[in-house]
Amino acid sequence: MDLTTSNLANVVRIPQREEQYLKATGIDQLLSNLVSQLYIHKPEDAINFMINYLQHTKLERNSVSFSGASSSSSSFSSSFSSSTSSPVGSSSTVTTLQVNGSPQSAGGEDEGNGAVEMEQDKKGNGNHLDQSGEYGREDMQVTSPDGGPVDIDPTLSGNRSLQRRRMAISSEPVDLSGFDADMPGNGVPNTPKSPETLQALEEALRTNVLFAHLEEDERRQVFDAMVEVKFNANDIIIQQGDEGDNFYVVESGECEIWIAKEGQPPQRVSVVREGGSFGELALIYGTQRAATVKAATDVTLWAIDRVTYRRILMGATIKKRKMYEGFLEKVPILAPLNHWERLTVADALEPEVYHDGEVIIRQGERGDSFFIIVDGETKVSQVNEQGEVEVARLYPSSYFGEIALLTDRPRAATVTAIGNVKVVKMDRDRFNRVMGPCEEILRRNMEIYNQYISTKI
Ligand SMILES: Nc1ncnc2c1ncn2[C@@H]1O[C@@H]2COP(=O)(O)O[C@H]2[C@H]1O
Repeated sequence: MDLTTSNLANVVRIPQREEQYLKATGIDQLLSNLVSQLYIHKPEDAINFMINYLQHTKLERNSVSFSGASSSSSSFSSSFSSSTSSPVGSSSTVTTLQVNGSPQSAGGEDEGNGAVEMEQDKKGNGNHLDQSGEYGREDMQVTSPDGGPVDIDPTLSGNRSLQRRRMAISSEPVDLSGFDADMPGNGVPNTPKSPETLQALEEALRTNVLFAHLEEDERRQVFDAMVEVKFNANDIIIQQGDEGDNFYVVESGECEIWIAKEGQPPQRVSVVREGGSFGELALIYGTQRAATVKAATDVTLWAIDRVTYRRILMGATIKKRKMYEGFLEKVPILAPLNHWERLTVADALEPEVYHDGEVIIRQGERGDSFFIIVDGETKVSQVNEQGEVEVARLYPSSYFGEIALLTDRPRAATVTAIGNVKVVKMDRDRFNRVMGPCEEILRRNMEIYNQYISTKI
């Protein structure tokens, strides 16, 4: 669905001079995006939809000024193949829609304080990927959120690095009076869903904790904005180096993440399965896509446009990642995970606090959660012929609860809080989804337990 002027020209015979004009002004890309949006949403009131779309684009453009790059720089289509173009999302700008002090600002993190990536960078510990595919910040300079331009030079890897360019993003607040982001068609997709589709959505999002704590209203807005998209095995869903348009949640199938470093063949770094998600980094940090995402099988995804992602989902993700990132680096069992995979563990965690003497899991019961101790101490005990016997003590960074999940047997032991204990937990689906690369070690360690604890219960 890549309607660039060159193919537009073939169809409607646009004279060369006019074609140049369309290109130079970015109208070609805008039209292409607009037509894409019409194809995707098929709105009943197409004219109103287009008006809203154009108004929204105008607002976005007002908030962004590129140096050295025209606003036509964004492309719907991946450079791999036109059949694998990103199907949703239309922004002709990569950067943030900033809404100062408004509930439409990006999540809870940055209220009244400009965009989140600026806030992150001020602290010097933002997360974005460097050429090694790991997170760093060396080349991203963001100045005051309430001051002058924000200068970002996103480090790229792979072939797109040749096209690296500097973007100056104005941090001027945007006047959004009169812009109701909730209004259907306001640049944000709004696709009515059948009850069956809503059911499928609920199911797909059940294992993704990101959606679990949304207010009813936010949930509705996210559901309204979601668009189902399908790819065939080997299609490119996201191309490293491209600009970010959508965030994706996997409904079915498997996607591979590939990273190309300069002068080296691309490396497969992760696999994302049902319930997992990807494509958040470019939307959060305004950087170009840090990796290529390829359909390993036929896949069905739910796409969420950039504006909705930033407005409703981004804040919680940033908050959680910031909260647990440092801690998870030190949890030995997570060592096999790469940095991004550890962040997805952070996404999947739910905190809980137990008080002295409280039983966290009980021997013989069915187990549905895996725990990591954040703070405090627990006692592990088993009942055998001699009665209850303490078999271990666990401290921060230790984990428990995995045996029942790995073996589908009842809890092998009771774990009790000694004093106040803070834990983070994830349920069975999330455990299966994000702990895959750790499974071998978890199983090996489980065998070691056999030396002092009966796992045969
Ligand atoms: N190791 C990794 N480095 C970078 N991105 C990754 C990695 N593993 C998975 N991804 C995902 O791949 C996505 C590519 O697009 P984004 O950069 O927007 O967001 C990226 C992440 O969601």
